[in-house]
Amino acid sequence: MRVHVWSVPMRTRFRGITVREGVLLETEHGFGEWSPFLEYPPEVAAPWLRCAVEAASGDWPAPVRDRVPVNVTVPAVDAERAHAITRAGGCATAKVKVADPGQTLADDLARVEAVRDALGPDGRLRIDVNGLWSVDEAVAAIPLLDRAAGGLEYVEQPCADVEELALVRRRVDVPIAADESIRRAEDPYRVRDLEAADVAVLKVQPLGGVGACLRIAEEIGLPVVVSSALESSVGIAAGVALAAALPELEHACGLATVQLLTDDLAVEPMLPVDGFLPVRPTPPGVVVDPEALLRLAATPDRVAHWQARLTEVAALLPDLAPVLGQDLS
Ligand SMILES: O=C(O)CCC(=O)c1ccccc1C(=O)O
Ligand SMILES: [Mg+2]
Repeated sequence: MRVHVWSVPMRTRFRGITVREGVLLETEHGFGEWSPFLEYPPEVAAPWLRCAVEAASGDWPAPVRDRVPVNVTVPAVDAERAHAITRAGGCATAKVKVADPGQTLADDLARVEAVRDALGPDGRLRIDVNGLWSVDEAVAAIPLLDRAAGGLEYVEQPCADVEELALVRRRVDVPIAADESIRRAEDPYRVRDLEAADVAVLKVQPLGGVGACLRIAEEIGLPVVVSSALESSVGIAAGVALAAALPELEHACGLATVQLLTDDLAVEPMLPVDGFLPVRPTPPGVVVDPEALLRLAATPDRVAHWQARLTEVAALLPDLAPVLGQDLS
């Protein structure tokens, strides 16, 4: 097992992040990305490590499709930039961030209108609130945004709690997707039991990997959207592997986020072509560029930080010791 620590500046601040950092694990079978957000404690970062080890071990289910439809992700930028990002994305589906602190509903309405204009009438438009509304705010804002959008495909995580999602879902006509409400292994079943969502957003790192997500998808009984956690192409490939293995895929996935980074680790970055990401055969899957590993190598203090973090989190997952080994440097 080899460990490479990397650091890539973001093009646009996203989720308050300006630099994305992480680790590539390398085995004789391939690479896996471990990039839990910096503030996550060890218990939260542990399933992310399972996902990386699964990828580096080449343990992915067989694909049933050779390409995956994706949405362009539109950050909470002004209407003019949102229009340009949507056009440049070349996707039939757009996901627009709304409810950004410091902006108004009028800003969101203008952005959503501009994105519809750029998509054309046949495109699908979804919004992501990242849990920032109260139930009453959601119930008031969703019909207005639905009208400005010329119809919304769904609203992702309008409120923070799963109970609130269930309440909003009963008071609006637009479908609801659960994202942050599905982060730990037990969460999907709560969403299902409360009938809190129409769509489940699954992210492979927080949920412990492709195999774990495939089982959740089977059991939850909802259409699934596979989404990224702002990974490099190596991590995105794990999301694509899940999306490629799902028996049904009704909605575009949120995996077109490599363009939010200024650089990438792969020889051929996982960028959409005509709104689709290709499913790369495994092995070799995504080919890591040795020059990129050098170019994006983290500074010694960040390498030390990630090595210490990896050692701490690996200690929580003793069953992975045969793969991770003793020397995590
Ligand atoms: O779904 C997408 O289009 C991109 C992924 C994305 O939005 C995201 C990426 C990192 C952290 C949170 C989120 C989110 O969906 O809120
Ligand atoms: Mg989301």
